[in-house]
Amino acid sequence: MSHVETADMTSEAPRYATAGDYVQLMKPRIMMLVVFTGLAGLVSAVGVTGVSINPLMAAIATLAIALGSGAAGAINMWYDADIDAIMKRTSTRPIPSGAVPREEAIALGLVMSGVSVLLMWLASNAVAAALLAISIAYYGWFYTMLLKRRTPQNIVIGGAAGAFPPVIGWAVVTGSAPLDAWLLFAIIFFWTPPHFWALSLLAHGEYKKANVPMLPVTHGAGTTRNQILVYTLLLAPLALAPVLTGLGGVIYAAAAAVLGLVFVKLAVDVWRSDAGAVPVQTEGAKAAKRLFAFSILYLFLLFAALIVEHGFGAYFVMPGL
Ligand code: HEM
Ligand SMILES: CC(C)=CCC/C(C)=C/CC/C(C)=C/COP(=O)(O)OP(=O)(O)O
Repeated sequence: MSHVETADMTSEAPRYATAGDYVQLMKPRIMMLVVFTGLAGLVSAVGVTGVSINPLMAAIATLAIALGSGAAGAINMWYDADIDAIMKRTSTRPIPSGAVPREEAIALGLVMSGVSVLLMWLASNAVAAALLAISIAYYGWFYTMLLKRRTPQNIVIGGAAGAFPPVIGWAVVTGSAPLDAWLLFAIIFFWTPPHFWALSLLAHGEYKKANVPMLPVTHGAGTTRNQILVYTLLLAPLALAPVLTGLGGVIYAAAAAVLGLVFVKLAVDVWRSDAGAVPVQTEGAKAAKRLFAFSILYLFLLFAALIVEHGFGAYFVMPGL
């Protein structure tokens, strides 16, 4: 019998679902950053190549990325309902709280996956649609079903799922994925471990309870702090690579340099601290929280710099003009 059919995954009695429950099912806050990085890829492609794109098509393609991200989130919630019910942070999610039946979540996830890929194909091209389908499968199936419960490298390998959006955005414009697009992919790929492991240092007790082999559970807090620092030290210079290819100009270069220095400083603070070693509020726990919060701001501002630089809107062709 599969994992899916065994456990009772609701921690509370069923209750009526609200619209908010369906929104939560799609992991909306993560969706926002996914869409933003996708949009940055799209705008950068327009700026770098000079290829113009119909704004309506750009809007539909962006909507398709949002739908795809939401679909993958719903599939993840469907599969992970058993462990989400065990962990405090996730126990109030729509499935463990009894608001949304699991069958409904998977049905919604699958239908939305299909709609998003089709929409992407119609609005742009087969390459962008294929990349979107790959990223949904990568997060919904490869990370969630194969990696998450098996290996402490789950989020390193699985993190690639969240790195696809700028490549998708780029492909929407050009129908291809050149080096510049993969540089943006690499930035998110190296950003994911410090982003997640900072939080996992605070939540390792929960992951242990749910039997999820996150790095602090399997290798301890010290190794996790070391790994956070290693990935951050790789990320900071890597984020400057777009300046060498011409993708990033002065604004981007300044943003990448300053944000990189702050990220490294906060990662060093965590590295030198006792974060994760002591299960109570300590200076180390505060440092890990600061790093986690900054990681989100980092990615947002870095990609915002690209959008600003490539003059959001300046190259768009208005329909009929
Ligand atoms: C394997 C990769 C990733 C893992 C394991 C991961 C894990 C997490 C976790 C556990 C949280 C905390 C949520 C909470 O406090 O309830 C979080 C928050 C967040 N993550 Fe990630 N994340 C990953 C990749 C990404 C990516 C690719 C993005 C977007 C580009 C992203 C954006 C965010 C945002 C915006 C938040 C804050 C909003 C929130 O708390 O829901 N994450 N992430
Ligand atoms: C364009 C497109 C389809 C993008 C989808 C990619 C996507 C949403 C990636 C995010 C990865 C992510 C948030 C993992 C969370 O881990 P988790 O699920 O283990 O976290 P949890 O413990 O909060 O459930």
